Amino acid sequence: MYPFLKGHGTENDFVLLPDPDGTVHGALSAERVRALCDRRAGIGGDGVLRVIRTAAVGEPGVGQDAEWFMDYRNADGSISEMCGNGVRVFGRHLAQQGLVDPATPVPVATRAGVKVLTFAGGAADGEITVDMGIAKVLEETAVRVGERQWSALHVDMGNPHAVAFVDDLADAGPLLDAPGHDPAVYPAGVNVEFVVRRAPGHVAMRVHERGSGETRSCGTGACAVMVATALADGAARDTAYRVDLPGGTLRITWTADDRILMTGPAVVVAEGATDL
Ligand SMILES: N[C@@H](CCC[C@H](N)C(=O)O)C(=O)O
Repeated sequence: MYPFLKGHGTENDFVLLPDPDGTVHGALSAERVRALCDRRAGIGGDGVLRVIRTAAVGEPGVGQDAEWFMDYRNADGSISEMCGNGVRVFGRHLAQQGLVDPATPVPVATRAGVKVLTFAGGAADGEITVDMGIAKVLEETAVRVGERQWSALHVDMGNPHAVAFVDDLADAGPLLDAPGHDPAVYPAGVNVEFVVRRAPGHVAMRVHERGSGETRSCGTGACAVMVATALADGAARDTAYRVDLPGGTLRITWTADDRILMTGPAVVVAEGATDL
């Protein structure tokens, strides 16, 4: 049996696998990730977060600038560079276990570089702000659902996003399949966000995540949406937006020095042991 925890950030939910020294799990196969994330036969989740020290990772490109590494997998077993909701849940777990000090900024290594977490009030249960780094705004492209097509902006938050403004969030339908996209723009697939404006500085979105399907929230997606909206509003940098998702609300700030900060909740709801 292996220890696990279950947590979520704005209802983007994860199975956490503590493996501090890399001795519990060895290589985490795609098959095991799928079994853990299965909502009927497994624990259920949009993804898996393996909690491992950088010193134990042994993966090219993972530096040792942070003590802890978020080894993130999508529910289908594929690897992604980064998960914005996941890194808050990861930080919550570390703080609650006394593995980091929430009174000081907490660096976490990811495949998209080191992200620094700040806990409100320096408390282990405080709301968490993540410095998500610099957004890369790339080309205009298009996404499709059935017969419908929308223009979309390619925003890279360490992982790839296509942000499409729609008239109504219902326009994309039930999103059972991945929206169509240009494989030349996104050779490794894409996370697709559909956005509507609610008020100045306030948007709402749905997301279809690469490797997980439609989810209740996506942190990197919310950042990509904020960047696309701020640019469309001519309000880029030194500005903040509220982003509503089916599973909750995130606050995204684009700082004067070009960094994207994401603030939101993170909760660990259960822990146990599994032989999956
Ligand atoms: N839900 C995440 C993003 C997870 C990775 C994504 N599905 C991908 O493949 O890039 C978030 O909160 O950012």
